[in-house]
Amino acid sequence: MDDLNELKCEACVADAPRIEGEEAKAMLEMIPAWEIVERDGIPQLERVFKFRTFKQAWAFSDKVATLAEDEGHHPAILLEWGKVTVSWWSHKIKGLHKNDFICAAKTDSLCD
Ligand SMILES: C[C@H](O)[C@H](O)[C@H]1CNC2=NC(N)=NC(=O)C2=N1
Repeated sequence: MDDLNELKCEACVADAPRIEGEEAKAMLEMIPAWEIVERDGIPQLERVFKFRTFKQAWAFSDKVATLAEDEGHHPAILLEWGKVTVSWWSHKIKGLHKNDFICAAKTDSLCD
């Protein structure tokens, strides 16, 4: 499979297949800095990014927001002093879609 961060998100439709179980575990190995957390019964990809200042965290949040708009796929972004928590999941399917793994990989690339 190509590097996830080189792929583009596809339009997510309500009957799109969820990625779960062994398939999710395998794809998670491609984005090792992320974990799958469950909130309100919905699995989400989550990573905490640490920064020395709030301004740096804010600037990173902006980059993630721009990435989301470019991909038409949107995360939860929690901006705090010195850190940003990014969570990706697909609202339409209340679960994880390939888009979420692609966007997590692209989020990592923002730190390069
Ligand atoms: C119409 C619009 O493209 C869709 O509603 C998109 C917007 N961004 C999205 N982002 C996420 N994370 N999940 C979605 O289901 C979703 N749907």
